[in-house]
Amino acid sequence: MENGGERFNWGKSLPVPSIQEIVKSDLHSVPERYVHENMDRPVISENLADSLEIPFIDFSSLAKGDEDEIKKLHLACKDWGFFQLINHGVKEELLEKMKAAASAFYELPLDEKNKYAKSENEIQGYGQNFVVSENQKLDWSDMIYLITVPSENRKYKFWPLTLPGFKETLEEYSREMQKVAEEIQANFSVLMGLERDGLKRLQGELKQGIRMNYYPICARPDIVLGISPHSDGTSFTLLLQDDQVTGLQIKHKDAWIPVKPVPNSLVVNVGDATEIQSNGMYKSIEHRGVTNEKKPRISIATFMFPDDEQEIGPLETMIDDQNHPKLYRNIKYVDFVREKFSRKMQGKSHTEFVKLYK
Ligand SMILES: O=C(O)CCC(=O)C(=O)O
Ligand SMILES: [Fe+2]
Repeated sequence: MENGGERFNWGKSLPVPSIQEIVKSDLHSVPERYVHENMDRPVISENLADSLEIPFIDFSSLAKGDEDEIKKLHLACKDWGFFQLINHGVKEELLEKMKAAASAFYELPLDEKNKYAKSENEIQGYGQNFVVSENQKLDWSDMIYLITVPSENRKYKFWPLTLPGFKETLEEYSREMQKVAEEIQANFSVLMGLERDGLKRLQGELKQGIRMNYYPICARPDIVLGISPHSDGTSFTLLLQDDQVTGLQIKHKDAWIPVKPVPNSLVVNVGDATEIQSNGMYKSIEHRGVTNEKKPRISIATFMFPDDEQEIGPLETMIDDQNHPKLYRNIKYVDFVREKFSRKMQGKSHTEFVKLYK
């Protein structure tokens, strides 16, 4: 393989201070680097925002092959790009343990967390990604990102192994997410005109990375962003969020819609790779995170993606020259991800270069 033969050599990001520490030392400070320009501030459009909810999809029905549920999944991916996955079979106890493990990590003193700090040339570890210039506005969050599947590519130096139970919990959670993801991948295959194992045969086992986000409280939630608008460069993402605090918003018909937490559910969103493979039938939807003055928030995103060496492009089954011409060019997945990591997060701008028509 190119670039030193190392997998997940996806890019770099400049070091930034921990916003959790900044807030700890001064609850009221909002440093200039975090204050977004007027047009980017998180004003919520009043009209739709409070009345709409993303669709619910019942995983157990999907797993039984229920045709109505598969149709619902199709509509959810087409019209929303986001859904709440319920009855996924992952035990509540494990979800709670995973959230507690992430929370325990962030409770460690900074010196301890810094033992797992990412270097500038890495995307794994504790810190931030997508920071490409000293002038860029920063997001009001800290994160730790770990590649979890395939297990031989794990870099344990970034895992807080001294934290009791962390490794076991993350490993169990990773296995459970992989099972859920396989079923979703099988359903996506069918919806894109393949056999249930079509995508798996085409691109092998899905790979997985887990990102634990920490959003401290903020004295001015109206002028900062927890995470800037972006779409995920994944096949799809499974998000576990805090039951108590709403922070995620998605762009739906030009309005920002808050995704209210549903206990024990996973928020699933279509990523860029699925948008490309489905030739635009499903869209990776822009989303962002907002902060609040009262409670910190933790979210755990499980990213599912193809292998670095996999070529992704619109599936043959999704192209027909008359009605559905090919909208995206084929690209090796690693080249797509490197483009994403070379930019700041800015909506879907990182996907422009694969579009055949602009
Ligand atoms: O915290 C959230 O709700 C969203 C996180 C997210 O979009 C991401 O990590 O890609
Ligand atoms: Fe995201």
